[in-house]
Amino acid sequence: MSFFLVLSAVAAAFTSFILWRAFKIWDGYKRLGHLPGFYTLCEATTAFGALAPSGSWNLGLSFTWKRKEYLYTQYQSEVIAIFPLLWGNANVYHASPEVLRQIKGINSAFHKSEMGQGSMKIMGPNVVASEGEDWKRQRRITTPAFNGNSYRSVWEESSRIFNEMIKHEGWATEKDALIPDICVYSRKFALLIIASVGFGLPLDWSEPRYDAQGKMSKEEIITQVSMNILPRFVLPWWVYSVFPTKGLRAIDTAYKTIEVLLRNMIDTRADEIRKSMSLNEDLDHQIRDVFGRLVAAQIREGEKLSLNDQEIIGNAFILLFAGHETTAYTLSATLALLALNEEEQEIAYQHIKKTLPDDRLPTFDDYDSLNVVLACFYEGLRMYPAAYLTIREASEDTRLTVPSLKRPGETETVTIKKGTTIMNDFVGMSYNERIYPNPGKFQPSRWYDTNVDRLTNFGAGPRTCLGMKFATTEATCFLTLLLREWKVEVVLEDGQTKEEWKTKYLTPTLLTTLTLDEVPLRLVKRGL
Ligand code: HEM
Repeated sequence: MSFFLVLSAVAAAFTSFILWRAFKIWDGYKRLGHLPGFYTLCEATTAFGALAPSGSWNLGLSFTWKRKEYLYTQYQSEVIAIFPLLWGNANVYHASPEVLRQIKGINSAFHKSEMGQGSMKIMGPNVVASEGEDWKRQRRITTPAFNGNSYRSVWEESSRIFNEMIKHEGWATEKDALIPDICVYSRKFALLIIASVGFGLPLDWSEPRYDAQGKMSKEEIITQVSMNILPRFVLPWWVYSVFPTKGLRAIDTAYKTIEVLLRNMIDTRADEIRKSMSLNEDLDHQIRDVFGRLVAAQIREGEKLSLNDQEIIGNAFILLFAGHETTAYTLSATLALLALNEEEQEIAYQHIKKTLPDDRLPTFDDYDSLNVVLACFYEGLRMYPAAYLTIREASEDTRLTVPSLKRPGETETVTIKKGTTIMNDFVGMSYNERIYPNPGKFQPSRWYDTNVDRLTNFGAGPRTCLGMKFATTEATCFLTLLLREWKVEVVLEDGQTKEEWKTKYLTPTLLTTLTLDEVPLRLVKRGL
């Protein structure tokens, strides 16, 4: 009897699932059947689709990278639809900067989709994940923290931390240095900058990741937090006690510790700011870090107009995350591409020598003149778009004007129904041959005219990346200091070609951001 009951329950559940999926497929086809595209089993950005191993049955998050040469051209369309049979909704993917600008423009009928934002909110509401009036308030408060003075601090800190790195790693006295994985250094560099300029928390390059008692350093806590956003978001709280593996314990400890750390920082900074206010000191001059400015705004304007504690924590988390991984992986990719393309590296080196004659040290005032170095970073970002996907949802039926691939020079109109999710595929845009002829070629000269309006990898419209100049300042400083002293080379194994090296080390994994796993490089001192 009980067996019969169980069997009936399983049959009922199975039938409901089939009916539910049949409805989803019908609904997807009704909304998007007019677009070219394909069927698959799971939608890539669902938790299941993202975390399950990829293969013929599951696209996996990295599919836009793996299919970048043909995902859109095979359909002769820059807008396609993907219809999942077993899991997830039918969505639109596009590879067109023109479409991106329509979607992200002022008064656009697209808003950030809940689906893309969940993992960004794990520590509290923030400017990246909020919408409408909430977003306007958070953007108004965070924007002034990104100004000329903070970029000057970014440059000065980048220069200081770069020198600390060279000294601590013992490279200053070496003719050449073998670096097993440049990402380890670029991540640490970017993290120390954001900790210092973003939080007024100067961390020491030489501090070990764990102390003698096995306690994590602040750097390790931040690294664990930002590298484990997806598992933290997806795994239920009880997993950490039921399966206390070393990895899961590290994630749990890091998240709990950072929350306490940030709360203590809010209290300490609030006390300092109140004291300064009572002494009538000039706060704007005194507080130079982003975090301090958020706390000061709360005290001056009150929580209603400003941010509450949880929002300060949410924004602090997002700055730590957005402010370091993206820049770090782009820097690693740029260095690897410069190592692979020696002529381009030589052009950048000659440009640095010309801009900084007599081996003068660069300062922030040289930033605009170092446009060739910046162009290398932009091209690295184009080829390895750290923010590889952003997700929007249509609030109403909307018509998009799409450049036609079938009839070059003409446009087509595509209707997107209310409630449809659209994926802004930055890999697709970066490798769009119509925009970037020969897209697989590293060609920094595409950006010499510094017409950054063409560069969509920092987003578009009112929600363009708030940290763009922050990132380009630290990157330009780092690259200038490195390339003027060192030639960067790839480390080839016996018989390995550069192309094989590229395939082995420069094939990224697409998770919360586009990441590189291990990039071995050699630095060879110039002028010896
Ligand atoms: C190479 C480095 C970076 C890349 C490629 C990048 C890319 C992006 C992109 C594409 C967006 C738009 C997201 C969307 O429309 O949904 C964005 C937003 C944002 N980024 Fe960045 N970013 C970088 C560095 C930084 C840094 C260094 C910071 C802070 C220090 C930062 C802070 C932010 C913030 C706060 C937003 C949200 C803006 C808003 O919604 O109003 N980013 N970023």
